[in-house]
Amino acid sequence: MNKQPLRKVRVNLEEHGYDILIGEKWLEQLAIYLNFISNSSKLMLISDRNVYALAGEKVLHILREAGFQVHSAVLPGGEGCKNLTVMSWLYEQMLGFGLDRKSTVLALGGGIVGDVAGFAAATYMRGIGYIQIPTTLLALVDSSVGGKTGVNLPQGKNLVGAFYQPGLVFADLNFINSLPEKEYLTGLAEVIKYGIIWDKELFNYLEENRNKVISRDRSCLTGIVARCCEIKAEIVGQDEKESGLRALLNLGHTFGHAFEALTGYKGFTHGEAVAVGMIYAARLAVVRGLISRSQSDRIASLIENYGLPVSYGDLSAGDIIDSMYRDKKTVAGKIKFIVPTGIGVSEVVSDVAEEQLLQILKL
Ligand SMILES: NC(=O)c1ccc[n+]([C@@H]2O[C@H](COP(=O)([O-])OP(=O)(O)OC[C@H]3O[C@@H](n4cnc5c(N)ncnc54)[C@H](O)[C@@H]3O)[C@@H](O)[C@H]2O)c1
Ligand SMILES: O=C(O)C(=O)C[C@@H](O)[C@H](O)[C@H](O)COP(=O)(O)O
Ligand SMILES: [Zn+2]
Repeated sequence: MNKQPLRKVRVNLEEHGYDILIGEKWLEQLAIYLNFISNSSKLMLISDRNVYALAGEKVLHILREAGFQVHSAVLPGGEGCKNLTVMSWLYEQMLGFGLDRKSTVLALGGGIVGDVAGFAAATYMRGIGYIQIPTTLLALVDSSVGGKTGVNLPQGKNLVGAFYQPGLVFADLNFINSLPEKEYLTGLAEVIKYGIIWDKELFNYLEENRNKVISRDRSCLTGIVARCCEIKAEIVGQDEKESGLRALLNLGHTFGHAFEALTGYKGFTHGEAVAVGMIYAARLAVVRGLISRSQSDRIASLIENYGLPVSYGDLSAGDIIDSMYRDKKTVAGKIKFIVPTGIGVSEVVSDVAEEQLLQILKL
């Protein structure tokens, strides 16, 4: 049976535009949608241990049955493997399997696999094709789309990387079934982000349909994933390399990346750190007179009601500020923050004094 995607979202770019195909229980159809890749070119499936155990062999089988030559490389998984040591190991694997400039990488996994495999594709032999097959909610709604690839340094998140777009995002919502609760909530943090920065209706929907969303109701999830992909495609289509608008997708990340780095990438998942960061971004907006206290409280309540953390624990405010100076958005010593200016609207501010930061970090 040839199953069709439930939804299709196009990322319109001058060069390298691509489709996000969202389907359900349709992994078997993957090879059909790889028809733009020559059977003679080698494929490399990159995954992590958990996802490989879940679906790796199945994907290899599907592709081999369709005549592709495919090898696999399995990462240990977790934020701890998003680094240059793992990249270097991956290049060895790619060379060892004889990947050439016509080869294609398939990133089967969450945001970690997607970012690492995407960066490997961006840099191996100066760039080969790759495809995203997202398996976490976070990857479905955010990381598989838009072409941000890269790795962390001990000093900070994603400090080495490239903008490099995939040729296709092949999304199967069925992967959400096996996702642990913590990882599901992590993805919801980025979903909430879209509601705050861009889409008031999405925000209201999340407020009004908490139980359905939490219980992973399928039709509700299809709508959420498609809407988030549409928003991201719209933003990336207007500003692929983050010269302006795209920075809005970083709401909560200036704080969040600092929380992640300061806890050695072990204290928070990415989405959890972003959740806390969004609360602080909203507080910053309040002290700058950009939103009302009640709107900021509404944002914090939504985050809390979805079971996400609301505090950065016992980190020091001074260390957080020092870490934020290393954020990629910091230019000429000015840290940039994305702040909500209402529900569904946001802007960038970059003239925040340290005293103001200390004031809100101590709230
Ligand atoms: N490139 C971007 O635009 C972008 C956007 C957002 C986040 N990110 C990055 O994404 C990373 C976080 O991604 P993540 O939250 O997906 O984490 P992840 O990739 O580590 O996945 C979370 C955990 O879930 C497991 N898993 C994955 N799919 C599963 C499934 N279907 N069933 C059961 N277990 C499964 C993984 O093995 C892992 O243990 C961070 O490094 C973050 O910086 C990138
Ligand atoms: O795609 C984007 O643009 C984003 O900012 C999405 C974020 O959710 C994501 O975490 C991204 O990797 C952060 O970007 P960075 O440039 O701050 O590393
Ligand atoms: Zn993020």
